[in-house]
Amino acid sequence: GDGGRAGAGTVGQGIDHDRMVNADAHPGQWASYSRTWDEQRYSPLDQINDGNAQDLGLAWYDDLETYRGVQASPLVIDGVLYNETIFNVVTAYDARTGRKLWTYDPGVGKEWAGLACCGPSSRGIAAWGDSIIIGALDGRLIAIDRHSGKEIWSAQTFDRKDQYSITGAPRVYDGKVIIGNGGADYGSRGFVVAYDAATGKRLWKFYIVPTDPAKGPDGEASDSAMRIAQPTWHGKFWEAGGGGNAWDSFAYDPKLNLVYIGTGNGSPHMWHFRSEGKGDNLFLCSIVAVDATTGAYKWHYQMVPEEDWDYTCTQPMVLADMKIKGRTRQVIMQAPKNGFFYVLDRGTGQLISAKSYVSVNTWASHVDMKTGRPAVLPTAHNTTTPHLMNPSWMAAHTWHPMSYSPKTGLVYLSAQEQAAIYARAEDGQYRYVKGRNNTGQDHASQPELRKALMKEVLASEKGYLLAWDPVKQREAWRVSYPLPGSGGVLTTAGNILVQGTINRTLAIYRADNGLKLWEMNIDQAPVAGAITYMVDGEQYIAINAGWGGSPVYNLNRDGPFRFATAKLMVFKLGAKGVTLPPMPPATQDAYLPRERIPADVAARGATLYGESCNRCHGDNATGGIKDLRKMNKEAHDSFLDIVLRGTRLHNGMPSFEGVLTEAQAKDIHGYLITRAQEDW
Ligand SMILES: O=C(O)c1cc(C(=O)O)c2c(n1)C(=O)C(=O)c1cc(C(=O)O)[nH]c1-2
Repeated sequence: GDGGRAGAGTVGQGIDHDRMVNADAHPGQWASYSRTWDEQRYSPLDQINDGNAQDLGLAWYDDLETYRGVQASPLVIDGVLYNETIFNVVTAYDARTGRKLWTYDPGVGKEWAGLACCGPSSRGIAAWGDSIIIGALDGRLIAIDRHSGKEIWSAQTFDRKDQYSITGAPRVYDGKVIIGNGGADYGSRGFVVAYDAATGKRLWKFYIVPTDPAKGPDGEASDSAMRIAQPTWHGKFWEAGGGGNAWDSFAYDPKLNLVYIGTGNGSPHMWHFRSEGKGDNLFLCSIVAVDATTGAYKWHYQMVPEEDWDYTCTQPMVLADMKIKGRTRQVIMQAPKNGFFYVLDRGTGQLISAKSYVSVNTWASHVDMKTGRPAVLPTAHNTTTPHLMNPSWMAAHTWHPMSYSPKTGLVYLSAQEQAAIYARAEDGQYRYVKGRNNTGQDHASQPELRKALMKEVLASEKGYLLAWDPVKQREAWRVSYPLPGSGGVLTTAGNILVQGTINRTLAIYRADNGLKLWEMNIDQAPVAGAITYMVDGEQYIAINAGWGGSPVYNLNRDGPFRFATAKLMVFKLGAKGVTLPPMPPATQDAYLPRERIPADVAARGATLYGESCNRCHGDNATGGIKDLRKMNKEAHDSFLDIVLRGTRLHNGMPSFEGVLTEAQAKDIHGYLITRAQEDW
């Protein structure tokens, strides 16, 4: 193995094709988001295993000093651990001891949090040669020297005037840096770009959705694909960008030389407003395969035609070779937001199988094997009457890393059943606003019906760790949790599975049967995926432990606000003596204003809340990163300063100046007071 040593004088050869393709010859390293280009998030290390996991202890930790969700997977190369926290600050540590070697802060403006629907998170960094590559929230790709932390090159991937942000981890495939962006919710046209990792030169660009045909071809790698996509769109869809943003997931097959792009939802969300309720709207919620060298279109498979629900197919894609009906197939697997588990041939995009992995699916009864299309239920498309969808925009499974163990043949993911109320606005009531969450939804009509539906939402919430057999397309086993919101998954050759849980623990299960081997209270519910590495003959498990983003549940929904700051935590066998600081006390100063709020104010506030606040603070103001029904007196008194003048920017709460007027912010405040009075 490459149990390299940290520190001076140990410059490695750098990450190259051989180190990635023959990653199992370097079991100690974790040099890409999911370790390998196939995104299996499986490690061949087995020193920590099903026979000794109970001896794990905390080896070291670092306080990341934020309450926001830290979503990154660290990298480990030659004994150095590289970690990224919110706003893309990267720190290099001695992977054995946690000693800090350097920190690089790209100086991302805190206001960029306003264009990240679910928080200023980053899911990680990439490595190539002797550099670390950052995809910054403000759209920069930045290469830094991994030995010194000094900048090598920087390139801006989108126009900073537009409604984009980067939250996903870049990948480097044979020297080409691949990155997409978020922004489908704010009015943007999704695209993916490739840059030369050595020089920062742009190589190709692939648009995911078409634009105004009067403009002619883009002159980009996606032109042939846009000829296929254009006839599937109607009306003036380009005004709100169209969306499709690839904000998280990629995979790469070096033999086929194909890059797989998982694409996102439409902008605005409502199909009726986006495309006159007509057409499949390619390539929303699809997997698109492109040539890695040129970016040219190769094939696509659309999971969600007629996208109408903020369903994304940006969820992790995992490549594996497996025996199906007697034949070894090269597959690509995905469990996107819509609740179906898909197995496709990754050479051709042909559907091999698809099965729902959640117990309720109000979207489609099945996927037709002849046409490859979902049998969408007649009740699924949105009308002006509020109805429940499950899965919802909060997803049956979202970006949380999925793992495939070639040893068990099973796929593991954090599954959830979390319904939401949908209704489209009346005709004439929706208008595109740059920078606002452009859903086209109505959040206020028929309040009595909504209250009844909300009860059903709360009664039906479920979260569980799901082990899925992709060949038989059926559940192997599950571990149920009291609520949605547990994290990503790692498996290893030691027959262990590592997951952060909503019970504020890190847990280890047997990968073959789900039996719990070890669990430790860590005062935090990690949403990120764990990694594992080996240095000097010792195996470690590392995870960023911080809770936030989607699912928009609240760790404190039924009590006062209480949780620990996010931490990078590292575990090994037999570690003793390192303990976490005591949990901060709960805040007890929630304040209930008594004023009566007129119904029309609350109704206007409800819609504005749905467009600008619910991604972080929960549908119906029932949770999220901070429960706004439990604001203290000071927050109520300074509400307009917080919302419009950015006085809590340092916490990651953006300013909505220019997006909301003062009157609109007051309506939102009125709505929140109503919600506090209802639920106090
Ligand atoms: O359409 C987009 O551009 C976009 C971006 C992001 C993001 O960048 O985090 C998310 C989503 N959509 C999304 O639909 C979603 O459910 C989601 C959850 C999270 C998260 O951080 O937990 N991000 C995003």
